[in-house]
Amino acid sequence: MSHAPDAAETAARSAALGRNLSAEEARLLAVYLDMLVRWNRRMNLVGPASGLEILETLIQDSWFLADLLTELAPQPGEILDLGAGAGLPGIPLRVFWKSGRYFLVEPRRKRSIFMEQALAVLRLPDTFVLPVRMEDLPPARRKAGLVVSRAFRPWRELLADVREYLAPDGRVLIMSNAPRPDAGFSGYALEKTREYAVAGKVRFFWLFVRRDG
Ligand SMILES: C[S@@+](CC[C@H](N)C(=O)[O-])C[C@H]1O[C@@H](n2cnc3c(N)ncnc32)[C@H](O)[C@@H]1O
Repeated sequence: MSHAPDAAETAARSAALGRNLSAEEARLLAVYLDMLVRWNRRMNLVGPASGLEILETLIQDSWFLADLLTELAPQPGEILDLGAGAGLPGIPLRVFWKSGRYFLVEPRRKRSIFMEQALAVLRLPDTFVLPVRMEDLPPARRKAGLVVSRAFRPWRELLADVREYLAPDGRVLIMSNAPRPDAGFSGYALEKTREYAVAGKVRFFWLFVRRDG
């Protein structure tokens, strides 16, 4: 059933999942879930149809990611979220982590329009949609302090493809089901890994930092 929870239900369900939301976080997530569920009936944005299912399977990644990114020093200036689709992980991430200038990169017009509408309502700080393929990003957007993505490209391919979009010490965040990367990430150092659990399944973040020479 394609029901979307209101703010109170979003807060209660999140608390049951182990996350105590502020009233503003609950309000923003509920608005996003409501838009996602309504637009998802007419176009293919995300797999799960109900708001609670989306919260449990997709949004949780973003709050765990926010905790990791909050710890980074220095904080990245510009962030590219490649192949953002309906705004995952970026839109819920920005509810929790507001640092830097965040660019949601998505060439499919219906998806970028959805994100623009969502941002117009949510008013998240310094968060923008770029409705282009990453290969068409202008030079000014190719100095990211951090690249994030979800379900976009296999990680090795991603690391190779995004190198030219990074500032000299830029980082790349990978979301994985494996604890650690094995070899095969030349041009980067592994800065940290982090384990977390969603819906009973263990998942991992890998954070790479670009290294020259
Ligand atoms: C599998 S979806 C993942 C969407 C979202 N990150 C999520 O987790 O729900 C991959 C997205 O990448 C976008 N995409 C494909 N090629 C791209 C490119 N060259 N540059 C940027 N985005 C691209 C697609 O349009 C699609 O929305």
